[in-house]
Amino acid sequence: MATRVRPSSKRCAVIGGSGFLGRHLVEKLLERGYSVSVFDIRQSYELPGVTFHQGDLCDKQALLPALKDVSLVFHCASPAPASDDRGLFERVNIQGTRIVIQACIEAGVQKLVLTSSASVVFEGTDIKNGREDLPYARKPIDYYTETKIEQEKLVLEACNTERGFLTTAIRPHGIFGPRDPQLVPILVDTARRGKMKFIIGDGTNLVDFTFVENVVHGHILAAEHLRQDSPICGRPYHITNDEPIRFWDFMSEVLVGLGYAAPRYHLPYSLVYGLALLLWLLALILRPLFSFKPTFTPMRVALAGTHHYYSCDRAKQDLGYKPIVSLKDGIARTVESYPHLRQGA
Ligand SMILES: NC(=O)C1=CN([C@@H]2O[C@H](COP(=O)(O)OP(=O)(O)OC[C@H]3O[C@@H](n4cnc5c(N)ncnc54)[C@H](O)[C@@H]3O)[C@@H](O)[C@H]2O)C=CC1
Ligand SMILES: CC(C)CCC[C@@H](C)[C@H]1CC[C@H]2C3=C(CC[C@]12C)[C@@]1(C)CCC(=O)C[C@@H]1CC3
Repeated sequence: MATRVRPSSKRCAVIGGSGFLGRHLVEKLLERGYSVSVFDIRQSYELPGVTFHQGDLCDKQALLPALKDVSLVFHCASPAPASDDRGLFERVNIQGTRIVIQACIEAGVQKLVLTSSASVVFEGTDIKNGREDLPYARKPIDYYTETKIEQEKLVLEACNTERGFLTTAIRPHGIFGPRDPQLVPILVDTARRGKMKFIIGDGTNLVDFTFVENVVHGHILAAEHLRQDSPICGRPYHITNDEPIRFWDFMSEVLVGLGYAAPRYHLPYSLVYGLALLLWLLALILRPLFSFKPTFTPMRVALAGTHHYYSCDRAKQDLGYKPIVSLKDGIARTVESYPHLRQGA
């Protein structure tokens, strides 16, 4: 009689493993003795111990070989939030996640850890020490957030302890660190174009920025604590640095660290938000004629001018989570890692 080989608990797959967070996660998993299968639409590096599978996660047949003999899957693929392509977000984050779940079940995967986002509850108004029981945003600000909400619901609802398919979701916020293609590069580009002179609002709003290694740590703890009898099954977890900082102090520290001037002049929040909305509408109307991408999108302005920081008490209690890199060290390591983005480089 043929016996089904139980996948090794040290063999896992990272969907989106070529990306910023995905690659940091892969590196840590290797360090911890896992063998890793990466599935991504692009291959951005090579590493011993990693098998690459290139393909679109919406294609189940392409995905299945990457999940063979794998017991644990991390799903951290998504289109970049800066994209304004509703169809792409719906296809990848919603339909694609349905396919990821089906493929996991078909391949006999036991645990699925989704990278969600703390933004699933953000509607552009203040969130202070937000806990996981806040309702999902009723009016999400952008397509990214709208589809991250649906994605998280799909993964958490798929959790089935009786069938032995266990799922959880990590909600990080404002990930930063070496190789991030988003936060520091966009900030520096904006500064180089002379647009980082202004503080939106009074500049006192507190925000979470989370060093990438803390986010990785939260993912691995979640995976290793995910068992049939644990409270983690089917629940989301905030993972932050647990050190809320003024949004504009964080931006200034990074800018000054890289040799640029810190923003100084204040602009009223509602004025900038209104302008950003107008620009977004204009870009939408003019899209058939020509395309332009405003730097100050409504989402970015909302993030820059409101409080949004989250409690990670649930992760501390259920996962034993504690940040392993402080904000100060994280910022120093990040600044050091971008010599090519320094003023004058
Ligand atoms: N960067 C941040 O501040 C935050 C990110 N997140 C979430 O973390 C996850 C990782 O984000 P990052 O590493 O920052 O982004 P990233 O853009 O560096 O990585 C995403 C990866 O997904 C891959 N991908 C996209 N579409 C795909 C498809 N159809 N099939 C296969 N692979 C595909 C990309 O090629 C890329 O390698 C995402 O789910 C994002 O929503 C959540 C909170 C904050
Ligand atoms: C132009 C300036 C006002 C802002 C420059 C920095 C921004 C690019 C970043 C500041 C906060 C960041 C952030 C995200 C992307 C990059 C920023 C807007 C996310 C939207 C990424 C995806 C998420 O899930 C939530 C993040 C919140 C913070």
